[in-house]
Amino acid sequence: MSAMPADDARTAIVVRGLSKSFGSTQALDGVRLELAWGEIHGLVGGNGSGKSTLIKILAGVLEADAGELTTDGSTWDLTRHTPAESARAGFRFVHQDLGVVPVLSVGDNLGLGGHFVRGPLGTIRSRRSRRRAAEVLRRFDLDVDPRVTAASLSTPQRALLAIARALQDVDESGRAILVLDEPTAALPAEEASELLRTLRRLAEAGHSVVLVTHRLDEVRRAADRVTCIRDGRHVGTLDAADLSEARLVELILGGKLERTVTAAGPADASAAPVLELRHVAGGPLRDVSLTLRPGEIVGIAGLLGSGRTELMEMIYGARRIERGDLVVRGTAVRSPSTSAMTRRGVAFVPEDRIAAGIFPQESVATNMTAGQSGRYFAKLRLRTGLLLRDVARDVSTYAVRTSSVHLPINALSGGNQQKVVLGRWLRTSPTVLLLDEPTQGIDVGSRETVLGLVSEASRAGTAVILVSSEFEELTRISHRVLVLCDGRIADEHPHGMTSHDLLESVLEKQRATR
Ligand SMILES: Nc1ncnc2c1ncn2[C@@H]1O[C@H](COP(=O)(O)OP(=O)(O)OP(=O)(O)O)[C@@H](O)[C@H]1O
Repeated sequence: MSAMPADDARTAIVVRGLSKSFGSTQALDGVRLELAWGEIHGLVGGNGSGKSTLIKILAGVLEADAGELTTDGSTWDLTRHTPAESARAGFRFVHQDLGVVPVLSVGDNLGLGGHFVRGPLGTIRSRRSRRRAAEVLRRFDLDVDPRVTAASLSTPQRALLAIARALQDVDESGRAILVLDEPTAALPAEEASELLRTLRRLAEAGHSVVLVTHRLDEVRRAADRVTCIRDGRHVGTLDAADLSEARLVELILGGKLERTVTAAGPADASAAPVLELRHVAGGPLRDVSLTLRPGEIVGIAGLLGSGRTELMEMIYGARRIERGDLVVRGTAVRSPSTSAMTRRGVAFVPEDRIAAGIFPQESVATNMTAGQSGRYFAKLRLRTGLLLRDVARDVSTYAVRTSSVHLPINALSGGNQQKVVLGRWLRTSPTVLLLDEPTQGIDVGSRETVLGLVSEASRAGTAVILVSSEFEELTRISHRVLVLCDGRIADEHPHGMTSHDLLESVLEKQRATR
Protein backbone atom coordinates (compact mmCIF):
# COMPACT_ATOMS: atom_id res chain seq x y z
CA MET A 1 0.00 0.00 0.00
CA SER A 2 2.02 2.92 -1.20
CA ALA A 3 1.65 6.31 -2.83
CA MET A 4 4.78 7.14 -4.81
CA PRO A 5 6.26 10.49 -5.66
CA ALA A 6 5.52 11.49 -9.29
CA ASP A 7 9.02 10.71 -10.58
CA ASP A 8 12.43 9.58 -9.36
CA ALA A 9 13.88 13.09 -9.57
CA ARG A 10 11.53 14.06 -6.75
CA THR A 11 12.71 11.24 -4.49
CA ALA A 12 14.76 12.70 -1.64
CA ILE A 13 15.65 9.55 0.30
CA VAL A 14 14.66 5.92 0.55
CA VAL A 15 15.16 3.91 3.75
CA ARG A 16 14.97 0.14 3.34
CA GLY A 17 14.89 -2.80 5.73
CA LEU A 18 15.30 -0.76 8.89
CA SER A 19 15.29 -2.90 12.03
CA LYS A 20 16.19 -2.23 15.63
CA SER A 21 15.55 -4.13 18.82
CA PHE A 22 16.13 -3.30 22.47
CA GLY A 23 16.52 -6.61 24.28
CA SER A 24 13.34 -8.53 23.57
CA THR A 25 11.51 -5.45 22.19
CA GLN A 26 11.49 -5.23 18.41
CA ALA A 27 11.14 -1.46 18.05
CA LEU A 28 11.50 -1.46 14.24
CA ASP A 29 11.07 -4.41 11.92
CA GLY A 30 12.06 -3.99 8.28
CA VAL A 31 10.65 -0.45 7.98
CA ARG A 32 10.60 1.35 4.64
CA LEU A 33 10.37 5.12 4.32
CA GLU A 34 10.45 7.11 1.15
CA LEU A 35 10.48 10.92 1.12
CA ALA A 36 10.12 13.32 -1.79
CA TRP A 37 11.49 16.82 -2.28
CA GLY A 38 8.86 19.51 -2.01
CA GLU A 39 6.49 17.53 0.19
CA ILE A 40 5.30 17.51 3.77
CA HIS A 41 5.38 13.88 4.85
CA GLY A 42 3.43 12.93 7.96
CA LEU A 43 4.84 10.17 10.16
CA VAL A 44 2.22 8.69 12.46
CA GLY A 45 1.88 5.71 14.79
CA GLY A 46 0.71 4.85 18.28
CA ASN A 47 2.77 5.36 21.43
CA GLY A 48 5.72 2.98 21.27
CA SER A 49 5.27 2.21 17.55
CA GLY A 50 8.87 3.19 16.79
CA LYS A 51 8.75 6.79 15.45
CA SER A 52 11.41 8.20 17.78
CA THR A 53 13.63 5.18 17.25
CA LEU A 54 13.39 5.72 13.48
CA ILE A 55 14.25 9.39 13.84
CA LYS A 56 17.17 8.74 16.18
CA ILE A 57 18.64 6.28 13.67
CA LEU A 58 18.25 8.77 10.81
CA ALA A 59 19.95 11.39 13.01
CA GLY A 60 22.88 9.02 13.57
CA VAL A 61 22.50 8.99 17.35
CA LEU A 62 21.32 5.36 17.49
CA GLU A 63 22.72 2.46 15.49
CA ALA A 64 20.29 0.25 13.60
CA ASP A 65 20.54 -3.55 13.62
CA ALA A 66 19.94 -3.51 9.86
CA GLY A 67 18.94 -1.04 7.18
CA GLU A 68 20.23 1.30 4.51
CA LEU A 69 19.53 4.80 3.35
CA THR A 70 19.77 5.85 -0.28
CA THR A 71 20.06 9.48 -1.24
CA ASP A 72 20.77 10.91 -4.66
CA GLY A 73 23.68 8.71 -5.74
CA SER A 74 24.84 7.56 -2.28
CA THR A 75 23.99 4.63 -0.05
CA TRP A 76 24.53 4.80 3.70
CA ASP A 77 24.74 1.86 6.10
CA LEU A 78 22.37 2.69 8.97
CA THR A 79 24.09 0.24 11.32
CA ARG A 80 27.05 2.62 11.40
CA HIS A 81 25.43 5.99 10.75
CA THR A 82 26.80 9.05 12.57
CA PRO A 83 25.40 12.56 13.18
CA ALA A 84 27.95 13.97 10.69
CA GLU A 85 26.83 11.53 8.00
CA SER A 86 23.20 12.29 8.77
CA ALA A 87 23.89 15.99 8.16
CA ARG A 88 25.78 15.17 4.94
CA ALA A 89 22.81 13.11 3.77
CA GLY A 90 20.74 16.30 4.18
CA PHE A 91 18.91 15.71 7.47
CA ARG A 92 18.16 18.54 9.87
CA PHE A 93 16.10 18.12 13.05
CA VAL A 94 13.82 20.21 15.22
CA HIS A 95 12.96 18.45 18.45
CA GLN A 96 9.74 18.82 20.36
CA ASP A 97 11.14 21.15 23.04
CA LEU A 98 12.65 23.23 20.19
CA GLY A 99 15.97 23.51 22.07
CA VAL A 100 15.64 27.31 22.19
CA VAL A 101 17.32 28.79 25.30
CA PRO A 102 15.02 31.56 26.57
CA VAL A 103 17.67 33.54 28.50
CA LEU A 104 19.97 33.79 25.47
CA SER A 105 19.52 36.31 22.68
CA VAL A 106 17.99 35.24 19.38
CA GLY A 107 21.44 35.67 17.76
CA ASP A 108 23.15 33.50 20.37
CA ASN A 109 20.48 30.85 19.91
CA LEU A 110 21.35 30.75 16.22
CA GLY A 111 25.05 30.61 17.20
CA LEU A 112 24.36 27.51 19.32
CA GLY A 113 24.01 25.68 16.02
CA GLY A 114 27.82 26.17 15.73
CA HIS A 115 27.52 29.25 13.55
CA PHE A 116 29.14 32.04 15.50
CA VAL A 117 31.58 33.94 13.29
CA ARG A 118 35.02 33.36 14.86
CA GLY A 119 38.34 35.19 14.64
CA PRO A 120 41.72 33.47 14.02
CA LEU A 121 42.10 32.45 17.69
CA GLY A 122 38.61 31.06 17.89
CA THR A 123 37.13 34.09 19.62
CA ILE A 124 33.58 34.95 18.67
CA ARG A 125 33.26 38.02 16.43
CA SER A 126 30.15 39.56 17.98
CA ARG A 127 29.35 42.22 15.39
CA ARG A 128 29.82 39.87 12.43
CA SER A 129 27.92 37.10 14.23
CA ARG A 130 25.06 39.53 14.74
CA ARG A 131 25.10 40.58 11.09
CA ARG A 132 25.06 36.95 10.04
CA ALA A 133 22.19 36.25 12.47
CA ALA A 134 20.21 39.19 11.03
CA GLU A 135 20.68 37.72 7.53
CA VAL A 136 19.45 34.31 8.63
CA LEU A 137 16.40 35.84 10.35
CA ARG A 138 15.56 37.79 7.19
CA ARG A 139 15.81 34.63 5.09
CA PHE A 140 13.29 32.91 7.34
CA ASP A 141 10.93 35.91 7.58
CA LEU A 142 11.51 36.20 11.32
CA ASP A 143 11.10 39.87 11.93
CA VAL A 144 12.95 40.25 15.26
CA ASP A 145 16.15 41.93 16.42
CA PRO A 146 18.91 39.31 17.02
CA ARG A 147 19.75 41.10 20.29
CA VAL A 148 16.40 40.47 22.01
CA THR A 149 16.17 37.44 24.28
CA ALA A 150 14.41 34.37 22.95
CA ALA A 151 12.08 34.60 25.98
CA SER A 152 10.44 37.65 24.41
CA LEU A 153 9.37 35.70 21.29
CA SER A 154 5.94 34.17 20.84
CA THR A 155 5.87 30.37 20.66
CA PRO A 156 5.40 30.26 16.87
CA GLN A 157 8.34 32.66 16.55
CA ARG A 158 10.43 30.37 18.76
CA ALA A 159 9.51 27.45 16.54
CA LEU A 160 10.56 29.48 13.51
CA LEU A 161 13.85 30.31 15.27
CA ALA A 162 14.46 26.59 15.85
CA ILE A 163 13.74 25.92 12.16
CA ALA A 164 16.01 28.79 11.06
CA ARG A 165 18.78 27.41 13.28
CA ALA A 166 18.37 23.92 11.82
CA LEU A 167 18.46 25.16 8.22
CA GLN A 168 20.87 28.11 8.47
CA ASP A 169 23.81 26.27 6.89
CA VAL A 170 21.77 25.02 3.93
CA ASP A 171 22.34 27.22 0.85
CA GLU A 172 19.41 29.36 -0.08
CA SER A 173 19.13 27.34 -3.29
CA GLY A 174 19.87 24.05 -1.47
CA ARG A 175 17.50 21.44 -0.07
CA ALA A 176 17.31 19.66 3.25
CA ILE A 177 15.18 16.98 4.87
CA LEU A 178 13.73 18.76 7.88
CA VAL A 179 12.34 16.42 10.54
CA LEU A 180 10.07 17.93 13.19
CA ASP A 181 9.06 15.86 16.19
CA GLU A 182 5.58 16.96 17.33
CA PRO A 183 6.27 20.66 16.84
CA THR A 184 2.65 21.65 17.43
CA ALA A 185 1.97 19.43 20.46
CA ALA A 186 1.60 22.34 22.88
CA LEU A 187 0.15 24.85 20.43
CA PRO A 188 -3.53 25.78 20.32
CA ALA A 189 -5.14 25.48 16.87
CA GLU A 190 -4.47 29.03 15.73
CA GLU A 191 -0.76 29.00 16.58
CA ALA A 192 -0.37 25.46 15.22
CA SER A 193 -1.84 26.57 11.88
CA GLU A 194 0.68 29.40 11.69
CA LEU A 195 3.53 26.94 12.10
CA LEU A 196 2.05 24.60 9.50
CA ARG A 197 1.92 27.48 7.01
CA THR A 198 5.67 27.96 7.58
CA LEU A 199 6.25 24.26 6.89
CA ARG A 200 4.27 24.56 3.66
CA ARG A 201 6.48 27.46 2.55
CA LEU A 202 9.57 25.33 3.24
CA ALA A 203 8.16 22.47 1.17
CA GLU A 204 7.33 24.90 -1.64
CA ALA A 205 10.95 26.09 -1.50
CA GLY A 206 11.93 22.49 -2.34
CA HIS A 207 12.78 21.01 1.08
CA SER A 208 11.37 17.71 2.26
CA VAL A 209 9.54 18.15 5.56
CA VAL A 210 8.79 15.23 7.90
CA LEU A 211 6.09 15.97 10.45
CA VAL A 212 5.72 13.58 13.39
CA THR A 213 2.43 14.18 15.12
CA HIS A 214 -0.40 12.61 17.09
CA ARG A 215 -2.83 15.27 15.81
CA LEU A 216 -4.62 13.47 13.05
CA ASP A 217 -6.70 16.38 11.75
CA GLU A 218 -3.47 18.29 11.40
CA VAL A 219 -1.62 15.61 9.49
CA ARG A 220 -4.52 15.18 7.07
CA ARG A 221 -4.69 18.94 6.52
CA ALA A 222 -0.99 19.72 6.34
CA ALA A 223 0.71 16.68 4.80
CA ASP A 224 0.91 15.56 1.18
CA ARG A 225 1.59 11.94 2.11
CA VAL A 226 1.45 10.02 5.35
CA THR A 227 3.48 7.00 6.46
CA CYS A 228 2.08 4.96 9.30
CA ILE A 229 4.01 2.53 11.47
CA ARG A 230 2.43 0.10 13.88
CA ASP A 231 4.34 -2.14 16.28
CA GLY A 232 7.57 -1.26 14.47
CA ARG A 233 6.24 -2.22 11.02
CA HIS A 234 5.43 -0.06 8.03
CA VAL A 235 1.68 -0.37 7.49
CA GLY A 236 1.27 2.06 4.63
CA THR A 237 2.19 5.27 2.84
CA LEU A 238 -0.84 7.09 1.47
CA ASP A 239 -1.79 10.37 -0.12
CA ALA A 240 -3.23 12.54 2.63
CA ALA A 241 -5.98 13.73 0.31
CA ASP A 242 -7.38 10.18 0.11
CA LEU A 243 -7.22 9.57 3.83
CA SER A 244 -10.32 9.83 6.02
CA GLU A 245 -9.78 10.20 9.74
CA ALA A 246 -11.40 6.81 10.32
CA ARG A 247 -8.99 5.15 7.88
CA LEU A 248 -6.01 6.83 9.51
CA VAL A 249 -7.13 5.70 12.96
CA GLU A 250 -7.55 2.18 11.62
CA LEU A 251 -4.01 2.20 10.24
CA ILE A 252 -2.60 3.46 13.54
CA LEU A 253 -4.56 1.24 15.90
CA GLY A 254 -5.24 -1.72 13.65
CA GLY A 255 -8.94 -1.32 14.47
CA LYS A 256 -11.75 1.16 14.89
CA LEU A 257 -12.03 3.78 17.58
CA GLU A 258 -15.23 4.75 19.32
CA ARG A 259 -15.27 8.23 20.80
CA THR A 260 -17.65 7.44 23.58
CA VAL A 261 -16.34 9.45 26.52
CA THR A 262 -18.47 12.45 27.42
CA ALA A 263 -18.95 14.65 30.47
CA ALA A 264 -20.21 12.66 33.45
CA GLY A 265 -23.88 13.63 34.09
CA PRO A 266 -24.57 17.14 35.40
CA ALA A 267 -22.43 18.11 38.38
CA ASP A 268 -24.42 18.70 41.58
CA ALA A 269 -24.90 22.49 41.59
CA SER A 270 -26.09 22.44 45.21
CA ALA A 271 -22.96 20.70 46.56
CA ALA A 272 -20.62 22.90 48.59
CA PRO A 273 -17.69 24.14 46.49
CA VAL A 274 -14.35 22.38 46.99
CA LEU A 275 -12.39 25.25 45.52
CA GLU A 276 -13.04 28.93 45.00
CA LEU A 277 -10.91 31.66 43.50
CA ARG A 278 -11.99 35.16 44.44
CA HIS A 279 -10.50 37.95 42.32
CA VAL A 280 -7.15 36.22 42.11
CA ALA A 281 -4.32 38.15 40.43
CA GLY A 282 -0.59 37.69 39.90
CA GLY A 283 1.78 37.35 36.93
CA PRO A 284 -0.30 37.40 33.74
CA LEU A 285 -3.56 36.90 35.70
CA ARG A 286 -5.43 40.11 36.40
CA ASP A 287 -8.67 39.03 38.00
CA VAL A 288 -9.93 35.45 38.06
CA SER A 289 -12.91 34.18 40.03
CA LEU A 290 -14.25 30.67 39.76
CA THR A 291 -16.10 28.10 41.80
CA LEU A 292 -15.49 24.37 41.49
CA ARG A 293 -17.85 21.77 42.91
CA PRO A 294 -17.23 18.07 43.58
CA GLY A 295 -17.38 15.95 40.44
CA GLU A 296 -17.27 18.94 38.13
CA ILE A 297 -14.95 19.16 35.11
CA VAL A 298 -14.22 22.76 34.25
CA GLY A 299 -12.34 23.25 30.99
CA ILE A 300 -10.07 26.23 30.43
CA ALA A 301 -9.60 27.41 26.85
CA GLY A 302 -7.20 30.15 25.91
CA LEU A 303 -4.43 30.98 23.52
CA LEU A 304 -0.82 30.80 24.55
CA GLY A 305 0.10 33.52 27.00
CA SER A 306 -3.47 33.77 28.31
CA GLY A 307 -2.26 32.63 31.74
CA ARG A 308 -3.62 29.05 31.60
CA THR A 309 -0.59 27.33 33.10
CA GLU A 310 0.02 30.14 35.60
CA LEU A 311 -3.54 29.75 36.86
CA MET A 312 -2.95 26.06 37.56
CA GLU A 313 0.37 26.80 39.25
CA MET A 314 -1.25 29.36 41.53
CA ILE A 315 -3.97 26.96 42.60
CA TYR A 316 -1.31 24.35 43.33
CA GLY A 317 0.76 26.78 45.41
CA ALA A 318 3.65 26.75 42.95
CA ARG A 319 3.25 30.43 42.04
CA ARG A 320 2.57 33.42 44.25
CA ILE A 321 -0.92 34.87 44.39
CA GLU A 322 -0.48 38.63 44.58
CA ARG A 323 -4.09 39.56 45.28
CA GLY A 324 -7.35 37.77 45.94
CA ASP A 325 -8.32 34.63 47.83
CA LEU A 326 -7.91 30.94 47.31
CA VAL A 327 -10.54 29.03 49.27
CA VAL A 328 -10.51 25.25 49.76
CA ARG A 329 -13.65 23.68 51.24
CA GLY A 330 -14.78 27.05 52.61
CA THR A 331 -11.46 27.95 54.27
CA ALA A 332 -9.17 30.60 52.80
CA VAL A 333 -5.61 29.33 52.35
CA ARG A 334 -3.10 32.04 53.23
CA SER A 335 0.13 31.93 51.13
CA PRO A 336 -0.58 28.50 49.67
CA SER A 337 2.42 26.22 49.17
CA THR A 338 2.58 23.02 47.15
CA SER A 339 2.84 20.89 50.30
CA ALA A 340 -0.15 22.68 51.89
CA MET A 341 -2.22 22.18 48.73
CA THR A 342 -1.17 18.52 48.39
CA ARG A 343 -2.28 17.96 52.01
CA ARG A 344 -5.65 19.46 51.10
CA GLY A 345 -6.04 16.92 48.30
CA VAL A 346 -5.03 19.07 45.32
CA ALA A 347 -3.04 17.24 42.64
CA PHE A 348 -1.36 18.88 39.66
CA VAL A 349 -0.25 17.08 36.52
CA PRO A 350 1.89 19.69 34.75
CA GLU A 351 2.31 20.10 31.02
CA ASP A 352 5.98 19.19 31.15
CA ARG A 353 5.28 15.93 32.92
CA ILE A 354 8.45 14.16 31.90
CA ALA A 355 10.79 16.89 33.19
CA ALA A 356 8.68 17.58 36.27
CA GLY A 357 7.47 14.18 37.24
CA ILE A 358 9.78 11.34 36.29
CA PHE A 359 12.60 9.52 38.04
CA PRO A 360 14.32 8.48 34.80
CA GLN A 361 16.52 5.63 36.07
CA GLU A 362 13.82 4.15 38.31
CA SER A 363 11.44 1.41 37.25
CA VAL A 364 7.93 1.84 35.88
CA ALA A 365 6.63 0.37 39.18
CA THR A 366 8.55 2.91 41.31
CA ASN A 367 7.44 5.79 39.13
CA MET A 368 3.81 4.69 39.20
CA THR A 369 3.77 4.52 43.01
CA ALA A 370 6.10 7.42 43.86
CA GLY A 371 4.86 9.48 46.81
CA GLN A 372 2.40 6.77 47.87
CA SER A 373 4.76 4.64 49.94
CA GLY A 374 2.43 4.80 52.96
CA ARG A 375 0.08 2.48 51.16
CA TYR A 376 2.79 -0.15 50.62
CA PHE A 377 4.68 -0.16 53.92
CA ALA A 378 3.60 -2.31 56.87
CA LYS A 379 5.76 -2.79 59.94
CA LEU A 380 8.65 -1.05 58.17
CA ARG A 381 8.53 -3.58 55.34
CA LEU A 382 7.64 -2.92 51.74
CA ARG A 383 4.69 -5.03 50.68
CA THR A 384 6.22 -5.84 47.30
CA GLY A 385 3.54 -8.33 46.27
CA LEU A 386 0.71 -5.84 46.82
CA LEU A 387 2.64 -3.06 45.08
CA LEU A 388 3.39 -5.20 42.01
CA ARG A 389 -0.21 -6.42 41.81
CA ASP A 390 -1.50 -2.84 41.88
CA VAL A 391 1.05 -1.69 39.34
CA ALA A 392 0.24 -4.57 36.97
CA ARG A 393 -3.45 -3.60 37.16
CA ASP A 394 -2.67 0.10 36.57
CA VAL A 395 -0.33 -0.54 33.65
CA SER A 396 -3.27 -2.21 31.96
CA THR A 397 -5.82 0.43 33.12
CA TYR A 398 -3.72 3.31 31.84
CA ALA A 399 -2.75 1.45 28.62
CA VAL A 400 0.98 1.76 29.34
CA ARG A 401 2.97 -0.19 26.78
CA THR A 402 5.94 -1.80 28.51
CA SER A 403 7.49 -5.26 28.36
CA SER A 404 7.97 -5.23 32.16
CA VAL A 405 7.09 -3.03 35.15
CA HIS A 406 10.73 -3.44 36.25
CA LEU A 407 12.05 -1.65 33.17
CA PRO A 408 13.57 1.80 33.84
CA ILE A 409 10.94 4.32 32.81
CA ASN A 410 13.29 6.04 30.37
CA ALA A 411 13.22 2.88 28.23
CA LEU A 412 9.52 3.59 27.51
CA SER A 413 8.38 5.73 24.59
CA GLY A 414 7.54 9.36 25.42
CA GLY A 415 3.78 8.81 25.35
CA ASN A 416 4.00 5.78 27.62
CA GLN A 417 6.10 7.72 30.14
CA GLN A 418 3.35 10.36 30.15
CA LYS A 419 0.72 7.74 30.90
CA VAL A 420 2.69 6.50 33.94
CA VAL A 421 2.84 10.01 35.42
CA LEU A 422 -0.82 10.65 34.72
CA GLY A 423 -1.70 7.28 36.22
CA ARG A 424 0.29 8.07 39.36
CA TRP A 425 -1.87 11.11 40.05
CA LEU A 426 -5.18 9.64 38.99
CA ARG A 427 -4.72 6.65 41.32
CA THR A 428 -4.47 8.96 44.37
CA SER A 429 -8.17 9.97 43.96
CA PRO A 430 -7.52 13.66 44.69
CA THR A 431 -10.21 16.13 45.78
CA VAL A 432 -9.14 18.56 43.07
CA LEU A 433 -7.23 17.44 40.01
CA LEU A 434 -5.45 20.07 37.93
CA LEU A 435 -4.60 18.75 34.46
CA ASP A 436 -2.45 20.76 32.08
CA GLU A 437 -2.60 19.34 28.54
CA PRO A 438 -3.15 15.74 29.72
CA THR A 439 -3.37 14.20 26.23
CA GLN A 440 -0.36 15.93 24.74
CA GLY A 441 2.00 13.35 23.21
CA ILE A 442 -0.56 10.59 23.73
CA ASP A 443 -1.84 8.58 20.77
CA VAL A 444 -5.38 8.60 19.47
CA GLY A 445 -6.36 5.32 21.14
CA SER A 446 -4.85 6.10 24.55
CA ARG A 447 -6.45 9.56 24.50
CA GLU A 448 -9.84 7.94 24.88
CA THR A 449 -8.46 5.92 27.79
CA VAL A 450 -7.13 9.06 29.49
CA LEU A 451 -10.34 11.04 28.91
CA GLY A 452 -12.35 8.08 30.19
CA LEU A 453 -10.28 7.96 33.38
CA VAL A 454 -10.69 11.69 33.95
CA SER A 455 -14.43 11.37 33.45
CA GLU A 456 -14.50 8.37 35.80
CA ALA A 457 -12.55 10.32 38.45
CA SER A 458 -15.14 13.10 38.20
CA ARG A 459 -17.97 10.57 38.62
CA ALA A 460 -16.25 9.43 41.80
CA GLY A 461 -16.32 13.00 43.10
CA THR A 462 -12.97 14.47 42.04
CA ALA A 463 -13.29 18.05 40.81
CA VAL A 464 -11.19 18.66 37.71
CA ILE A 465 -9.74 21.75 36.07
CA LEU A 466 -8.69 20.82 32.56
CA VAL A 467 -6.44 23.00 30.42
CA SER A 468 -6.21 21.71 26.87
CA SER A 469 -5.31 22.97 23.41
CA GLU A 470 -7.51 20.19 22.04
CA PHE A 471 -10.83 22.02 21.94
CA GLU A 472 -12.64 18.89 20.77
CA GLU A 473 -11.68 17.16 24.02
CA LEU A 474 -12.46 20.22 26.13
CA THR A 475 -15.95 20.58 24.77
CA ARG A 476 -16.60 16.84 24.93
CA ILE A 477 -15.76 16.12 28.56
CA SER A 478 -16.13 19.43 30.41
CA HIS A 479 -19.32 20.40 32.22
CA ARG A 480 -18.50 23.98 31.26
CA VAL A 481 -15.63 25.72 29.51
CA LEU A 482 -14.17 29.04 30.62
CA VAL A 483 -12.38 31.22 28.10
CA LEU A 484 -9.28 32.75 29.64
CA CYS A 485 -8.08 35.81 27.84
CA ASP A 486 -5.63 38.47 28.87
CA GLY A 487 -5.59 37.24 32.47
CA ARG A 488 -9.38 37.25 32.93
CA ILE A 489 -12.26 34.83 32.48
CA ALA A 490 -13.74 36.41 29.37
CA ASP A 491 -16.56 33.96 28.71
CA GLU A 492 -18.23 30.81 29.99
CA HIS A 493 -19.89 28.14 27.86
CA PRO A 494 -22.07 25.27 29.10
CA HIS A 495 -21.45 21.71 27.91
CA GLY A 496 -22.61 21.10 24.36
CA MET A 497 -20.87 23.71 22.25
CA THR A 498 -18.80 22.58 19.27
CA SER A 499 -15.02 22.89 19.22
CA HIS A 500 -15.31 25.17 16.20
CA ASP A 501 -17.59 27.56 18.10
CA LEU A 502 -15.24 27.48 21.07
CA LEU A 503 -12.29 28.46 18.88
CA GLU A 504 -14.36 31.29 17.39
CA SER A 505 -15.23 32.47 20.89
CA VAL A 506 -11.57 32.43 21.98
CA LEU A 507 -10.44 34.33 18.89
CA GLU A 508 -13.23 36.88 19.28
CA LYS A 509 -12.26 37.56 22.89
CA GLN A 510 -8.62 37.80 21.85
CA ARG A 511 -9.47 40.35 19.15
CA ALA A 512 -11.57 42.36 21.59
CA THR A 513 -8.62 42.79 23.98
CA ARG A 514 -6.21 44.03 21.29
N1 LIG B 1 16.51 2.76 25.24
C1 LIG B 1 15.53 1.87 25.15
N2 LIG B 1 15.57 0.71 25.87
C2 LIG B 1 14.58 -0.20 25.77
N3 LIG B 1 13.47 -0.06 25.00
C3 LIG B 1 13.38 1.07 24.28
C4 LIG B 1 14.38 2.09 24.31
N4 LIG B 1 13.99 3.10 23.48
C5 LIG B 1 12.81 2.73 22.95
N5 LIG B 1 12.44 1.50 23.42
C6 LIG B 1 11.22 0.77 23.05
O1 LIG B 1 11.07 0.79 21.65
C7 LIG B 1 9.71 0.92 21.27
C8 LIG B 1 9.53 2.11 20.34
O2 LIG B 1 9.69 3.30 21.09
P1 LIG B 1 9.68 4.75 20.41
O3 LIG B 1 10.16 5.71 21.45
O4 LIG B 1 10.41 4.71 19.12
O5 LIG B 1 8.11 4.95 20.13
P2 LIG B 1 7.34 6.23 19.56
O6 LIG B 1 6.59 5.77 18.36
O7 LIG B 1 8.27 7.37 19.37
O8 LIG B 1 6.28 6.52 20.72
P3 LIG B 1 5.63 7.91 21.32
O9 LIG B 1 4.51 8.27 20.39
O10 LIG B 1 5.10 7.46 22.64
O11 LIG B 1 6.71 8.93 21.43
C9 LIG B 1 8.92 1.02 22.58
O12 LIG B 1 8.43 -0.26 22.90
C10 LIG B 1 9.97 1.45 23.60
O13 LIG B 1 9.63 1.01 24.89
